[in-house]
Amino acid sequence: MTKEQVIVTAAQMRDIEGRIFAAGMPVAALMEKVARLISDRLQAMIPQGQRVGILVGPGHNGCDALVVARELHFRGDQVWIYQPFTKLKELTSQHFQYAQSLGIPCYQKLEELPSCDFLIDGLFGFGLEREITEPIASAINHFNEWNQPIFSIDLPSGLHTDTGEILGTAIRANHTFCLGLWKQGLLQDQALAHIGKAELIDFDIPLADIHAVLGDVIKVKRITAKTALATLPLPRPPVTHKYKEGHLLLICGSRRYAGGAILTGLGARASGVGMLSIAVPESIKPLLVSHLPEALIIGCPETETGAIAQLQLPDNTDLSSFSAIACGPGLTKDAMPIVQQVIASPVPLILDADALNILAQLGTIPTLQQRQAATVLTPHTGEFHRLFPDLPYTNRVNAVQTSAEQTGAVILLKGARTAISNPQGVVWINSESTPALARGGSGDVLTGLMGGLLAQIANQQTTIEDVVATAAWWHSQAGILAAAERTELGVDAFTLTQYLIKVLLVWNQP
Ligand SMILES: NC(=O)C1=CN([C@@H]2O[C@H](COP(=O)(O)OP(=O)(O)OC[C@H]3O[C@@H](n4cnc5c(N)ncnc54)[C@H](O)[C@@H]3O)[C@@H](O)[C@H]2O)[C@@H](O)CC1
Ligand SMILES: [K+]
Repeated sequence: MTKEQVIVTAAQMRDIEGRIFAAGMPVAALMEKVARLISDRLQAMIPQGQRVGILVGPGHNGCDALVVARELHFRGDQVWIYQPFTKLKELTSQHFQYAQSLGIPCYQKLEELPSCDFLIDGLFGFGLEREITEPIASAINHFNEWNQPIFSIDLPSGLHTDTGEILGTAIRANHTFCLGLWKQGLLQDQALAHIGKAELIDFDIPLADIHAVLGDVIKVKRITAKTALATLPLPRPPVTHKYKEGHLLLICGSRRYAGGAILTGLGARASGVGMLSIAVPESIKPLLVSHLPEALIIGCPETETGAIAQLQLPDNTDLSSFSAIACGPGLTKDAMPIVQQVIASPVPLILDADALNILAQLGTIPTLQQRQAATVLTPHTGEFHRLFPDLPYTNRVNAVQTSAEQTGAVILLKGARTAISNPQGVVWINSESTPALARGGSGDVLTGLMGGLLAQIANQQTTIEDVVATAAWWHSQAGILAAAERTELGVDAFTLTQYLIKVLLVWNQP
């Protein structure tokens, strides 16, 4: 476990901080250390001699900002301070007094503020506990309208540390220096527009204190490149054969949605899976053969509407002969019997797209209780609401945790920051992605990729949730790479499939 992986709530951060202070670290010394680290980063990013406005709140977030103000002042920047509060915490008050003694201009009224080139936001950190009211709310809105880059300390002031909700209003930062450990709110979709680029400032929190507060098993963690790459089936053993490298059955497509089946197949292809079988309605079989010549395409009898009516596997094959099954993209809702059949099978199973809508119709929780093998559900927000209409959703991390606990499945809740939970409530968050992936077909690629990985890893020690997290990371990294080369508009789902292998080349370079 690395600190980059850990995600905490405000209460957990406060407990960790409390242990450090109780062990003898002076509060003021920690403040100096943290603020010096922030100053160093700022000095690397802001040219010397700039006009810098520092927004100071009443607590220790404001205290950080005051130490930064002092450091920038001494290196020759033209610093001013906006501090509109009447009551400050003691240490904050001392630093404010010292800043004034240095002759740094301090203002309480918005109207008096001179212009500046950069703003540093130290109004509130994880101590924000209620909605921001006037006059601070107006001040924040005002700063958001200035067109100066804003650097937020710990988190943009106004965001709820755990849920990422906007408490009245919030600073829209260009850059956020998250202090010590990642705060959960920074990894929630609703906060993203306020965070800008986020970076972790590591101030040497002892691992023992993290474990003392969070336990041995960290319950909410970030997916990192290191953890994702460690789960990939690379390198392959020198002696192997195609069936040893997994046999994936994809069940997807309809006359209406043939493209979804192709994209799912291309995603699976990139996973390197040993054998790929794809069950589709008979009428689209030739199309699939032409796109995926290496796959065994199984043409199935179809309904009048062009959905798969019945799974017709080759002789001597039944569902239990596959290492994993992925079912759903492009199926249409007419394929209900097929979904029921795969749910009854004893094989690791991914359900996506129409299979999720069918599952919702069947009744999510009672239906999944029949499952003997592992199940993965990959809903987007709309599908999640259909699957779990009664679950509160303000906190996506809690929502995905509860859904996994209730169903015994691994749930991947799609979003700008995809969250994955196993049935024990351990959550992985994919912390890097790109809006370029918000496009039809992108989810089909993920399902195929994940299915292919699951099939290869099904017999090994790796847990299903590690596979799911790795697939999510790989998929979004491909999006990031493709967007860097082709812009965020250039990442159609087919193009995305072409970038999956490139991700491995980039990340495996020494
Ligand atoms: N946890 C740690 O290990 C460290 C924390 N530091 C800093 O300390 C911060 C937390 O400090 P605090 O606990 O003092 O909290 P904050 O500085 O986030 O703010 C708390 C203060 O704001 C007031 N307040 C809360 N909500 C308000 C609202 N809606 N309107 C007006 N006032 C409101 C509170 O009464 C309190 O005085 C972190 O975010 C970080 O910046 C770092 O400097 C040092 C290391
Ligand atoms: K802040």
